[in-house]
Amino acid sequence: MTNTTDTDTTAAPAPTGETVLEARGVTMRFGGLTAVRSVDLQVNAGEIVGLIGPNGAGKTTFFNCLTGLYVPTEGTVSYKGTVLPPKPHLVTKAGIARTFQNIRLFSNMTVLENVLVGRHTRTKEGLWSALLRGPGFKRAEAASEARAMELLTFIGLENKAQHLAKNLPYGEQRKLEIARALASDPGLLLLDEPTAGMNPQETRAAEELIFAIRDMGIAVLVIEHDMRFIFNLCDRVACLVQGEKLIEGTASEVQGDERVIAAYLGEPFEGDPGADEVAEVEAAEASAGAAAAAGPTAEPKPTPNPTAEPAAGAAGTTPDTTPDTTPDPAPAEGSTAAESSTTSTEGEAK
Ligand SMILES: Nc1ncnc2c1ncn2[C@@H]1O[C@H](COP(=O)(O)OP(=O)(O)OP(=O)(O)O)[C@@H](O)[C@H]1O
Repeated sequence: MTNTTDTDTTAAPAPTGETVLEARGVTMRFGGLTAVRSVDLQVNAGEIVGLIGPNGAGKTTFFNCLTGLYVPTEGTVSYKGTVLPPKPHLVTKAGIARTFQNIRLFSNMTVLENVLVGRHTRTKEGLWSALLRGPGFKRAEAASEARAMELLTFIGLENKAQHLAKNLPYGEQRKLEIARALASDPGLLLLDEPTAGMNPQETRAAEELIFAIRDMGIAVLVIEHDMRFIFNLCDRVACLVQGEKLIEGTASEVQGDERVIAAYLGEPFEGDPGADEVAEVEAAEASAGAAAAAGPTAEPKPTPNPTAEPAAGAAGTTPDTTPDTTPDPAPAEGSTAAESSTTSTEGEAK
């Protein structure tokens, strides 16, 4: 981690306690699926708020509603008291910046150029000014570049300003995404799984960086699966389950809540709509287990068929009759370094 705390980043801190983000009754339906159901969430100036929940809980969909990538089916999103139109560029202009779950850098542009892209909502010069390259444009360009270098110093990449983004190690690409988001001078930063794919050292550095961002007056809303990271970092944590906000509270309140533990461990809790089905499956598993314990003949194991036809495309090869007991490697959370260098910079919302 570099000098994240001693650089003046010029963002004007909002008065502490001021409501920066207010989401009210945000609902997002995709056909018959309600991905987010009537979620209220508030983020105040000076806060780091965490959004947790199992896979498919609706966290990213909620972020997409906040940032105008999705038009919520119901509900409103306000920034500092003003309801936002669901248009990404207007949301950014208002003061909300975000990063994505999968890295979306312009991989063939330099580190500095990537940050400059993030400045475009804060520059007034138009197309003609850019084409004519008059003194006004040159002044604005120099100011943007100075600001971008300031941000690169803040995240510790000032010495790599001229490197191609794709050549950065994974952890630095993630930091660069954050610098690009900061380039729009936001009052609220939304981070979608910022530590996905990071090693423990990179995760610690990311934690420090987020504290430093908060200290310079930017509120943060962060989605993360790494519970230790979330509970260390956040002033408040909200947990989504099946699109609904299950609980919101301090780290210790949420950490100890049996419904949150149940949601993560897949255990039913009182009032859980799926509890009956889970109980039935457990009973069926228990009786199958008892039958298996009764003896090896209780339930014949399927034997591989050595005369099985080879699969299409495998003509001439000997059919593999050994059952494959090797588990598939667990999919990495988020993109890997290798993926990230080829990740598209635009496209799907997730
Ligand atoms: N564009 C879409 N069209 C249809 N269904 C969608 C779309 N985007 C998300 N969903 C569905 O909405 C639900 C919530 O997905 P979402 O990605 O928001 O969950 P998540 O909590 O961010 O999950 P993860 O932790 O795995 O990223 C899922 O069932 C998902 O399949």
